[in-house]
Amino acid sequence: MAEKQKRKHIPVLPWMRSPVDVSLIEECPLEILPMLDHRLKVALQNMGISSLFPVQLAVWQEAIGPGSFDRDLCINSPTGSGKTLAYALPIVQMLSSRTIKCLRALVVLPTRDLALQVKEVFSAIAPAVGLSVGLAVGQSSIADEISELIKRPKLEAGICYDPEDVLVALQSSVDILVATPGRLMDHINFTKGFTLKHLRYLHSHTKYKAGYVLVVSSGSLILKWVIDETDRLLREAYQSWLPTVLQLTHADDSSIIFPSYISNPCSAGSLKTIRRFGVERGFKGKPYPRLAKMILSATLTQDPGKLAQLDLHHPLFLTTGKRRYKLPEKLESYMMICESKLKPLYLVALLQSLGEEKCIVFTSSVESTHRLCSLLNFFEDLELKIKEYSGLQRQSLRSKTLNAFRGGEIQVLVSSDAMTRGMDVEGVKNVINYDMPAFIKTYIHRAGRTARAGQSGRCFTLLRKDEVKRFKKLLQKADNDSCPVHSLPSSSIEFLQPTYVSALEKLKEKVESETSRKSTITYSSRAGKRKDRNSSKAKS
Ligand SMILES: Nc1ncnc2c1ncn2[C@@H]1O[C@H](COP(=O)(O)OP(=O)(O)OP(=O)(O)O)[C@@H](O)[C@H]1O
Repeated sequence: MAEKQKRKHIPVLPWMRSPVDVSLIEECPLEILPMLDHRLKVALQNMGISSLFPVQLAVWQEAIGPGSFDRDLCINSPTGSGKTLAYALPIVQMLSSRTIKCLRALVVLPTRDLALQVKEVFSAIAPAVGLSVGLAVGQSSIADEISELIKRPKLEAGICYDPEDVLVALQSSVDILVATPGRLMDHINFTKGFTLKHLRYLHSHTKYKAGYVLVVSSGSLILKWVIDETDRLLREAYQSWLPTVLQLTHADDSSIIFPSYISNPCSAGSLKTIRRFGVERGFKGKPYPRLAKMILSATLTQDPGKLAQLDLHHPLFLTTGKRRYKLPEKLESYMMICESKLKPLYLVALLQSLGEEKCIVFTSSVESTHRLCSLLNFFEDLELKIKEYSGLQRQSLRSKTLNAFRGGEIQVLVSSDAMTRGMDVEGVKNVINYDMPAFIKTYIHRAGRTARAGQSGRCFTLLRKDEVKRFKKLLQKADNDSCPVHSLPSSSIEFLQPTYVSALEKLKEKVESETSRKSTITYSSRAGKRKDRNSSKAKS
């Protein structure tokens, strides 16, 4: 049986069977990090960073160091281990030698809040080497976004310009773009002057071979694409943005035509060097310069079919430790066993015992997130600021809630799964699984909102008796399966009973009023449509 389990964990793909083990790598002080641009060192120090985490050093060695991005990188590294800077720093250093401003790095993330988070990391380091970072997430109007991303030539009054010439003169205002898939596709399809095509040309100017980064994620674009949160972005097809972008950045001999403004012959020379390298290293049949890819996740897929979509080039696998799934070093996991109908009481008692520590409570759906959050707010004894964060809400409300949680004005966030992948909020001490996660990947991403960057944290899972066996089996898939029972004094539960009864009453009223409001809205919108149809019939 154990043998069978073991065999099941051996990856199918041969290149995944002999990985670089990141757990054998030590943190590296910035002072001794080879080839680090001094300006970036200062920027990192201003962020409070004095050394690179192991995964960051491992990627640096492959991208900037002796590895020189000869191979695409697939990186499996625990939540909170610093994957964002692991791809952002090498990308920024590589682009720092650029001479012409042009879009050369594209980072795609599944949600706006994640995109804002990643943009902040790039914005903390990129300006130090003269690079600008843009954002395309739908936070502002498309017109405002376009004016941020595209530089228009200054036209003089009274002169008649050929529209074709004006179009050719449009240039990117940003070197690195952080985007969500929907807005990215809008710009690809409709924004004049927005192009991914120039990426490869411009990269031929840099002294590094691998010029393009596509960061997907949760990810970067160039002759390198960094793909973080890969499994999520691959699963959610997102308007087929990935094949579109891959196609637009695919180098092929016939497409390598230098724009007229590149008159320096050495640019072509460096491109040739890149191609020769490829041939020398035996990567025949691959177009050069190639799109180098970085793929990062805490639960990297090993599915050959999914990885095939990325068309990886001679990939190198970097992982942490021997097991496929690794939880953060300082995470403590606990089970809380209770009857189904008493779950809310256990949750309230637990929250009370945790005081004002920042907590995220996960539920299994957007509906139960809404109900649970309302119920908690009806417990008058619970003197905590509690808000919901879910896909049911408008984006602007979600971002407002997240900022308040970051700022400490909210102590408890009740959340559904989808919204929290990759989210980095300082000071989250506890994660509570109100509903048992169905998969180990879900447990890892939920629990990973705490115990980040080497800090300690706790994850509590509320379980019915009949769920315990299944939960223990699920945890065995991760390296740290120790999960003691956390108990609360029964008096603290009994004490809450009367408040619970009145909170349930209030919840019932709220649900009823929300349901009737919804049906009124649906009815009036249907009635409105019927009226429109009738009046247009009457007119005709
Ligand atoms: N070298 C470093 N020194 C100190 N703090 C760091 C360093 N690198 C990253 N951090 C901090 O660690 C935290 C986690 O980083 P990040 O969000 O990149 O993790 P992650 O591995 O992408 O996590 P997840 O898988 O959950 O997305 C962030 O708050 C970041 O500022």
